[in-house]
Amino acid sequence: MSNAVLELKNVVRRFRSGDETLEILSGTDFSLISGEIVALVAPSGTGKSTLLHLAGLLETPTEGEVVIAGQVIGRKESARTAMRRDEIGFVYQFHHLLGEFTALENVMLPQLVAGVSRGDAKARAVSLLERFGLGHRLDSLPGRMSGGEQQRAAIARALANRPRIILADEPTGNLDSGTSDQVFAELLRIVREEGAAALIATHNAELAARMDRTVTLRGGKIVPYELSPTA
Ligand SMILES: Nc1ncnc2c1ncn2[C@@H]1O[C@H](COP(=O)(O)OP(=O)(O)OP(=O)(O)O)[C@@H](O)[C@H]1O
Repeated sequence: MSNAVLELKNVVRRFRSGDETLEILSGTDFSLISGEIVALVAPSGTGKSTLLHLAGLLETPTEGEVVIAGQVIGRKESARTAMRRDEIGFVYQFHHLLGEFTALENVMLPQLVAGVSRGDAKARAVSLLERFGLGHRLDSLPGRMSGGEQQRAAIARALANRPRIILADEPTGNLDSGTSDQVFAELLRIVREEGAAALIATHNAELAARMDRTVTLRGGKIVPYELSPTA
């Protein structure tokens, strides 16, 4: 039996652009195994965000299947939303926090929506925010926080429901390198502690080297990343 938490099977994604059709993913396969952390390193424009959006059920493939925790994901929006809420934590390049809620509330909200009690949601949110160095920011609105603080709160929010799968699109791309290193180390520690799996797009080769394996996109397919002498 496979212990893959996320599988892409022969996934194709095309976009129409004027009269042209762009094929960004060309029948690719991929498996993310429970407990592993995979870096996705590929040049700009090759389809990293497209891939993460498909894996995160934010978009549907043109052809092929996305399988999460052994379940083939169809097109029904209610099922997709429930799966996204319960199993997936998505960290965007830009944070998307809700501006009218405090950092604490932003991290509590997904838990409340999933039916967690207020007390438990608060305890988890405080603990996550503290781990990301935001213990003094619990009651701050995102607009009063620095870009780095907002991004750290967004990472805490993505982890709030103990998702089995973390998908991150350049999660520390807009942080300075010292902060990025720390935040990244904490993110990896939590993912490992909770036995989750993660697929993390990054341009940073040093960060990628800390993960279990690295893949890239070539010709619309996910392939192992190998340093080539001509690269
Ligand atoms: N909704 C869309 N409609 C048309 N084309 C799109 C759409 N989304 C993405 N594309 C195209 O697909 C290609 C891949 O885009 P994508 O954002 O997945 O790349 P990326 O590898 O994440 O790039 P970057 O590292 O710069 O974020 C680009 O050429 C982009 O223009």
